[in-house]
Amino acid sequence: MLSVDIQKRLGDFQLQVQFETGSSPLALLGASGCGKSVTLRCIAGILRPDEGKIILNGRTLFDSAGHIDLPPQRRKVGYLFQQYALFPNMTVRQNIAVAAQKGRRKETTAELLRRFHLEDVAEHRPSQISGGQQQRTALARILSSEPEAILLDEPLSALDLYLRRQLEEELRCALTAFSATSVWVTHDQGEACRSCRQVCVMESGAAFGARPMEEFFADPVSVSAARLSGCENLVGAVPRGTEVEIPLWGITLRRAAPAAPETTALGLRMQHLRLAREGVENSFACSVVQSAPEAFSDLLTLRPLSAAPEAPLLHMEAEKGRWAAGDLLYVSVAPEHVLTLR
Ligand SMILES: Nc1ncnc2c1ncn2[C@@H]1O[C@H](COP(=O)(O)OP(=O)(O)OP(=O)(O)O)[C@@H](O)[C@H]1O
Repeated sequence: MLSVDIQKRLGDFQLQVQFETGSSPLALLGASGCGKSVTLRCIAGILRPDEGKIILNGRTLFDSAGHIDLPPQRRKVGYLFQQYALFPNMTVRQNIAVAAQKGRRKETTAELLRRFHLEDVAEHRPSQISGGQQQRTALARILSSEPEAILLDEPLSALDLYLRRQLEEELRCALTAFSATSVWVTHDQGEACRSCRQVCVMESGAAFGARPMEEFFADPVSVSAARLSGCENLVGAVPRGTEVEIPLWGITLRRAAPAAPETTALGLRMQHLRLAREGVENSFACSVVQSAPEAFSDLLTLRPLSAAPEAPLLHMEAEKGRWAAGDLLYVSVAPEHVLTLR
């Protein structure tokens, strides 16, 4: 169990982070520059928070009031950087062995080389192995130090899409086998969703608590969290009981439950929009502004017919080649998929 409650000021940037996480991976999700790496560096002991506490499995790693600040090497926290940070002049075996406990070094290294399928490249240097092998070596090196928590800082960001998917799966398996605390920093909601059951959303230096991943997608709560969750269509809205009025689009949509009085915006996910017939519940007419070809579908940009000139346009995916600019169509959304946000 990792419990973090810290504050840190860096120039104009103010960090205030609070979350707890147990044995399933936690995604720390936030836009670029929101403070994800600073948070990990504070947990790892590379940066010192101004105030607060960090507790791992009952051990206090940092406590400003109690003047406790364990050095990184005593925290039992493994930190996987974006660029793996392997020692270039050491072999794969040496890179892993260097972090292992004295006395068990040989056995631990042999076991990790086997587990991560690195035996064939054990005597190679990092420059002589693939990106995937480098990642596995970095992870094996972290595990060789027998950490109680692993922090992953956008571990896949430097890779192309194919390798990324492959390594993401490997990393997921390794973390499942690790079955202790891990925090996975990303700004990719897909990566977060596939690999973690809990998510802590970070916005402009602030993060308050973790939520189950399904809950986050079903009800992102704020506009910025909805954006991070991949919601493509966001527009100002006014709550009216179980309906929401969208003045900029000149329409009203029904919701499955009453909208919170603090609602200021509405979110519609592309995958929840359907082509509909006139008169169907929650349907509205749109004109096609643009149809942009994707590999296996078209991305339609739509303008609701009663929209104000400054209104945001709507995006949805459609069958390839079916629609062109100027066409008129009806779009509908089920009441349970009308997201209200503040
Ligand atoms: N050592 C430092 N001194 C001053 N400001 C810093 C320092 N390190 C980070 N910052 C600032 O803190 C903010 C958060 O940076 P951080 O690297 O944590 O963002 P991030 O969410 O990890 O972004 P990205 O996804 O782009 O990696 C940024 O505004 C950054 O400029």
